[in-house]
Amino acid sequence: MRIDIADLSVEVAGNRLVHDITLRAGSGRVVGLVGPNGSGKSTLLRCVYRALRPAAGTVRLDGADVHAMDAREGARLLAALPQEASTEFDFTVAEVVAMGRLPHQRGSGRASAADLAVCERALARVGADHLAGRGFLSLSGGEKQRVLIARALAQEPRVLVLDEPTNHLDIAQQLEVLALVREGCTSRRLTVLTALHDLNLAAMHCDELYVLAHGRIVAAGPPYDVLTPKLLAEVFGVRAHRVRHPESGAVQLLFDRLAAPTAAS
Ligand SMILES: Nc1ncnc2c1ncn2[C@@H]1O[C@H](COP(=O)(O)OP(=O)(O)OP(=O)(O)O)[C@@H](O)[C@H]1O
Repeated sequence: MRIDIADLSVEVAGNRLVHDITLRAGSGRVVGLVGPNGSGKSTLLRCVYRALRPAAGTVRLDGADVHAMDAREGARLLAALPQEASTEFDFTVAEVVAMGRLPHQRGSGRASAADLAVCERALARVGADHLAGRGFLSLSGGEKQRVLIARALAQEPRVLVLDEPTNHLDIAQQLEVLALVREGCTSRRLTVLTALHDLNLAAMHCDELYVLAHGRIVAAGPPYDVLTPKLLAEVFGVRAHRVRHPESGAVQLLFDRLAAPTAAS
C-alpha cells in the first residue's frame, strides 16, 4: 500500500511544528525519517497515524485520506509504534498483543482461536513468546518495545509507522527488529515509515531517507546520496567520515564533533 503525504503542515497548541511536507513511500518500501532532536519527526508521524489532525495537506493510503477514515478502517490498514507507548494498567503481555486484533473483531469483540494464533505468532516473531503471561508493567524497556512491536504485527496492517523502533533495544535486538521489518516488507508488501536516530542503521535498513530540520524536509533520496558529509555538518552539526566495512564493503559513517575541542577546553 502506497503512502502519499502532500503539503502537510501540523500544528500543536497553535504552534506550527511541521511545514509543507511532501513524502511518498511506495508499496513494500522502508522509508526512514531522520533529523536532529526536535526537528518534528514524531509530530509528523503522529499526524500520519492519526493522533494529530493536519492543519493543511493530506495523508493518503492508496489514494484514500486517512483522516477521513473511521477508526476501525484506519486501524486495519495502519499500525503504529509511538515513541513513548505505555499503559498505566498492568495488562498481561498476551492481553496487550491481543489489542492488536481489535480492529478485526466484530460483534462480541472476543478473540477467536485464529486471533490468538496470530498473536502467538507475532510474539514469537519478536522473540517474546516466553513473556506472554507476564504483566506488561513488569517488563524492561527493551522487552516492552518488543511486545509493542508484536502488537503492531498482530494488527496485520498494510502500513507500519514506527517512531524509534530500536529505542531501548540492545544492539542484537536492534538488528533483529529492523531485519523483521524488512522481512515484513518483502513477504507481505508491508510499507514502513520509520523515524530512526542511528544514521548507520537508517542507511542500512531504509530504501529512502527523508531528512527533517526545523519541521521541514531538507533532503530526500537513497540513503548514501542523502547522508553526505556536507548535509551531516549542516543539519546535525557533526563531522562525518565515510569508511568501508572491512568484510561486507558497505559504507559506514563515523562521526566527530564539528568543532574539535581545543587542548585548553
Ligand atoms: N505540545 C507541544 N507544544 C509546543 N511545542 C511542542 C509540543 N509538542 C512538541 N513540541 C515541539 O515541537 C518540536 C518537534 O517535536 P518532535 O517531538 O516532533 O521532534 P522529534 O524530531 O521527534 O524529536 P526527538 O528526536 O527529540 O524525538 C520540538 O521543538 C518540540 O519541543
